[in-house]
Amino acid sequence: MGIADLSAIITEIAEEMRFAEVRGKVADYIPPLASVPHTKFGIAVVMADGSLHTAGDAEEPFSIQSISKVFALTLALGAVGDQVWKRVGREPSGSAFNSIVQLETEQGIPRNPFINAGAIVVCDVLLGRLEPREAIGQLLRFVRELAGDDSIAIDETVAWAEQETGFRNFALANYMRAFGNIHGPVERVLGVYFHFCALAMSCRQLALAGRFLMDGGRVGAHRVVTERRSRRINALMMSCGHYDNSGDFAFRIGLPGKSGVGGGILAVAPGVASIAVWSPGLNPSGNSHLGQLALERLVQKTGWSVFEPRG
Ligand SMILES: NC(=O)CC[C@H](N)C(=O)O
Repeated sequence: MGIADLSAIITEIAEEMRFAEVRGKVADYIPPLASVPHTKFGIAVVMADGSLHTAGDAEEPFSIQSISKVFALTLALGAVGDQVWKRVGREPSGSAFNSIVQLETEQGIPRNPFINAGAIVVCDVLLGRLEPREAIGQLLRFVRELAGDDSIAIDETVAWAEQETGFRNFALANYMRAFGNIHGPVERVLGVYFHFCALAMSCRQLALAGRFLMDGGRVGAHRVVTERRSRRINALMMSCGHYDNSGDFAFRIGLPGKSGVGGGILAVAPGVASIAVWSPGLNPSGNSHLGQLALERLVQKTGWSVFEPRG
């Protein structure tokens, strides 16, 4: 597919999404998310050859929320390797992102690193070697480096609001601490977790930051993770990236993807493209309604699903 074709495809998708009537429901648990207009829609695609294509509100930073769980996991794997898997599983949860139910029967071991409980354990892993400020700085430096953009920042208003309303996350962390699966003080661990959720990035920045997962762990000549690790992170995104909506995402779109309640989705077509979409209205599982629809249109038009026969 030519570059002109791809630009035409995403422009057409952005146009369709602009006029869509059903847009989902914007997250309203904190004011800085509740105030984001539901009319927003952005898409950015970075191809394996480095070309970048954008349409709609692709330059506007939004709260990436749970998409940060991908970058946090990557750092934790870099810090302690497969030791991570002693404390967090690799199975889809089939439950909501903030569910506590499985933790009791599964002795405080979260199902996967992409639900809240799992990401909180990942933050605790990072704090095994770092102070909270260092861990937050490390994540920020990491995404800036991946995207090649030093303007990426954490929205302190969001971090503070998460802290003020994060009763469930406190419950999850305390519960896991009771099982011995959180080692550090809960306030410190969650301080890091809330700051990770508060990372603000545009579709363009996010698609650029996802390049290493498109390219077998590399960005150009720079190796970020091994090929095996990149493959495994993609596998987890495919099976667990959309909470209890992950099966449907694989069915409809067929790409590794990770969503956040800010309405963003990072999706990866390995070897082909890194894609970010953003539309703040969510479906009942907390995933961007139009973001998923846009990705569905994109894979239909490009044949990028990983289940498409190759060659
Ligand atoms: N699904 C999400 O994006 C969840 C992030 C949200 N800040 C929370 O911890 O509840």
